[in-house]
Amino acid sequence: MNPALAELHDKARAVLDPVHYDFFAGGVGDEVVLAENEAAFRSLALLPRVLRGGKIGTDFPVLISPTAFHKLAHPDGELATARAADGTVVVSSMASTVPIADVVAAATGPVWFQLYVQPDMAVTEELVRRAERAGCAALVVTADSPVFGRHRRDIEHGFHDLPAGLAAENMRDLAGVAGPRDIAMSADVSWEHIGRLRGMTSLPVWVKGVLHPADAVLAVEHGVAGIVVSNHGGRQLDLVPASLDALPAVADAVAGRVPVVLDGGVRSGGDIAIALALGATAVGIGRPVLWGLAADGEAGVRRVLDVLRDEFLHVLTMCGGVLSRDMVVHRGFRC
Ligand SMILES: Cc1cc2nc3c(=O)[nH]c(=O)nc-3n(C[C@H](O)[C@H](O)[C@H](O)COP(=O)(O)O)c2cc1C
Ligand SMILES: CCCCC(=O)C(=O)O
Repeated sequence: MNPALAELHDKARAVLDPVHYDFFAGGVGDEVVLAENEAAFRSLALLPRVLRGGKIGTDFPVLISPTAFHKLAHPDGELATARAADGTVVVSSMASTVPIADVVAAATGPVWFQLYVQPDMAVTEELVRRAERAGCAALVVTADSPVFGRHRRDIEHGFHDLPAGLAAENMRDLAGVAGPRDIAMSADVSWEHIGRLRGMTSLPVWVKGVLHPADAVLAVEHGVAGIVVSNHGGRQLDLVPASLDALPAVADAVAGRVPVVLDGGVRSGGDIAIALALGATAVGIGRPVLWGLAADGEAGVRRVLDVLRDEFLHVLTMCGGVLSRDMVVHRGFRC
């Protein structure tokens, strides 16, 4: 992990209520996948190309992945995250503790709305309209959650409700129900719903939580604007591969037809470079943003992005400005 990010993590752990820290840090089951997401990057090495000359790009291929309940991390919550993004795409969780319209108003760059399709399609449609009215630039449908993951640490702490005064603000006053309603996860959600969403809105529709290449093909066939290869940061099923390990097959199946974002375990500029070399168009950052937010609010999130940007561009320059799959090898590999 980048040392500045490690420092923010340590500070976050020191200031957060331990129950909330565990909600952010934890994963499902034995947390095998949680650990593997980071370990997968460390098992790989880069073979740089040298003496290529020419100009190195300055694009920063990073999005802020959607994470719930930012006010548990800092009183400014999602507003601080949105301000800090400074042009980086913010994928705002449907379970945000600030309404989506306020998140968009605080951001200077694009905000995308993460959606759990609600089994009551009237509720889903109202959420889509809220995202549209707020000025969101895309919808990101999370597909890996037919049920909530069983997060061991939350179960041990008995943590299932937000403290008084905090709520999932996007869920307030929907389809005739006053006050916030619970977010439902449903195994009934199918590819057909992607079609219905596309019929409902002109916003681009992404799908997040794809691991199987056949699902990536289905996603393209259903007209998605992009795919997020993700195992939800090791929070849904503790039997899946590290998201990085699932990336190459998905990238091959998609074959450049839509962008492919990878999230899970990205903790340094070098990790971003490895993901890009293995076929990602960009990466999403989950927990490091929460650590920055908890440690130092807006400034902490800015620091996370600045550190990753600086380190990524440094690594990219070291690699001759190009990243391709032939440049990634397993550690211990002999030329
Ligand atoms: C505390 C927490 C809350 C999350 N909430 C959501 C959410 O509301 N919607 C969603 O699609 N993904 C959610 N995720 C998953 C993230 O979008 C992302 O896939 C994951 O955090 C990436 O892994 P990383 O934390 O290792 O960077 C959450 C993750 C964490 C850690
Ligand atoms: C309804 C909240 C969903 C949060 C989430 O997705 C997670 O904790 O991983």
